[in-house]
Amino acid sequence: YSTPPPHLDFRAFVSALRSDNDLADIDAEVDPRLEVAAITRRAYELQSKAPLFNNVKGAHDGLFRILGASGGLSSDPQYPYRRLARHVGLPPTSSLGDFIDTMLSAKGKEPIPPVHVGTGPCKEHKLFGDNIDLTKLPAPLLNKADGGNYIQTMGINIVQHPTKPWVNWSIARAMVLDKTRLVGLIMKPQHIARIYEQWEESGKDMPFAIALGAPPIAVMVSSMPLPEGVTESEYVGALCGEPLELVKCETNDLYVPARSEIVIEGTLSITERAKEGPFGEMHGYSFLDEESVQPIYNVKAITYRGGNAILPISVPGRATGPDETHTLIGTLASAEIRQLLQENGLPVLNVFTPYETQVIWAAVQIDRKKLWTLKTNAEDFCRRIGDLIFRRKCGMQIHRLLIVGDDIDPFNFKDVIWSYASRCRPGMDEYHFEDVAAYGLVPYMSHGPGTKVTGGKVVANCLLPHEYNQEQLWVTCDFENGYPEEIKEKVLRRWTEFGL
Ligand SMILES: CC1=C(C(=O)O)[C@@H]2CC(C)(C)c3c(C)c(C)cc4c3N2[C@@]12C(=O)NC(=O)N=C2N4C[C@H](O)[C@H](O)[C@H](O)COP(=O)(O)O
Ligand SMILES: [K+]
Ligand SMILES: [Mn+2]
Repeated sequence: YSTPPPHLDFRAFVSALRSDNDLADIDAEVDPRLEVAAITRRAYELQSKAPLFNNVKGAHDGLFRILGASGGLSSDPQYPYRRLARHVGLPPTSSLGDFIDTMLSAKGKEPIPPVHVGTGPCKEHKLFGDNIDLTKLPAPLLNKADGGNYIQTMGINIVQHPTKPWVNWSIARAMVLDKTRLVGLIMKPQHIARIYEQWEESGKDMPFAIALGAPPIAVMVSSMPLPEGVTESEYVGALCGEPLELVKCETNDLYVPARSEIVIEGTLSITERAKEGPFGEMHGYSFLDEESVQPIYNVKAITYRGGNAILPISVPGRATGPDETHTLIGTLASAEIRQLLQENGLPVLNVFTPYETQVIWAAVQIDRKKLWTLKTNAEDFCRRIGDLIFRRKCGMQIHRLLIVGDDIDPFNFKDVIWSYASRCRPGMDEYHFEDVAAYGLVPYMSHGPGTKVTGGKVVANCLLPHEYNQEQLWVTCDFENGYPEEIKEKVLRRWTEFGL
């Protein structure tokens, strides 16, 4: 059969990274205990090639190779977002704006439900019963403070609402607990937690599947905070303009992408819980006192692709070189926030969560000419935006919003911080929200001075009062804006002649 494009087949995605010269094949034996993760973490921080560990110590029977940094920035400074572009079939020259536009391009389109096929690559090998021993798999230890080996950091957690036709795909971490059990974070208000609550009420354990090495575009949509009730696989279909091919699980009625590398299936207990973590999380901290007690995943089957299946991993941490918890979670939340604001008629051009803020802040870029027509002021405008975003799930991970003008590029942190530093007057230009749901993982919430699950959010107005109703009263003093075109052309023409 013809090989699908990289955004629909993880192995084709790996080959594409290799042909992009953005993959390092590591055939020497590497230890899944910390060594694999340390290499991956440094690969993020140096924006090097994605490491593919073809010889993982302890791997056997085709389980497994490990790919790190699948969503990191690419090693070619000319194409920093090429690895993200490959996830969604965009050209290597794509910008983050192009990526966000693409992820929103199916909004308003008819969903395209997946099709069910009889079999697929993920069915080439099957393990049941005593053949399942998770402690014998080379599941990686990702950080020296982690409380377990996190086998699930880049797979899709698939769960179905017990009564409604809603199948949710998301990413939620899980670590090996023992031979046949995992334990993982099930955090409100995430959809996996909402659906889990329904199963608790029904009195039955929740069937689950974790599809690792799933089609890259499906991983992107799984990391996107689509509205409640939306079946992610149908949004993927609408994005692709064609249905995704799924196969049925062996031990429950869930369906998984046929081309997945590894599928772990079973039931999430509504009674058994265990200690989970500590875990190096998306803000760059691993708190040693993390008392996370979470539901237990009882594994009933593992199926996997031949030819040495590949386990993708994410090693969250400081975004000095962003990892998937920044490039996916931040960028995709930005997309949904932009959608929400534009749907509510606000003059918003783009939204982005700067990596330098560990995707805790989001810059909201305003079309100032359109702003004038609203005949509004900073207080009303900022409160309206805060009320929309801070009271919706897509805004849950954001604690500071920066309202910036269209002279500011939200994807350029130097622009964003210049306008925040110079136009947002402390004590008058920040509008606080203490009655909204907080993001509990943010260190100043989980280990801060105040409340833990509410508040700590703010909208910073980075527009001067006159920008709300007239042209800016200043010339920006930089090369781009401070000089007439003919001077700039003359300077550029003579630049090398001057030996500058
Ligand atoms: C917060 C999360 C993580 C953490 O920081 O530890 C952990 C790290 C890993 C696994 C690497 C990770 C990666 C690599 C990516 C890309 C996303 C996440 C995670 N993990 C967490 C998790 O364990 N629990 C959680 O509730 N949400 C997580 N998200 C974010 C969600 O996937 C996202 O919010 C989706 O939108 C949710 O889907 P819906 O509910 O909207 O359908
Ligand atoms: K999702
Ligand atoms: Mn969802």
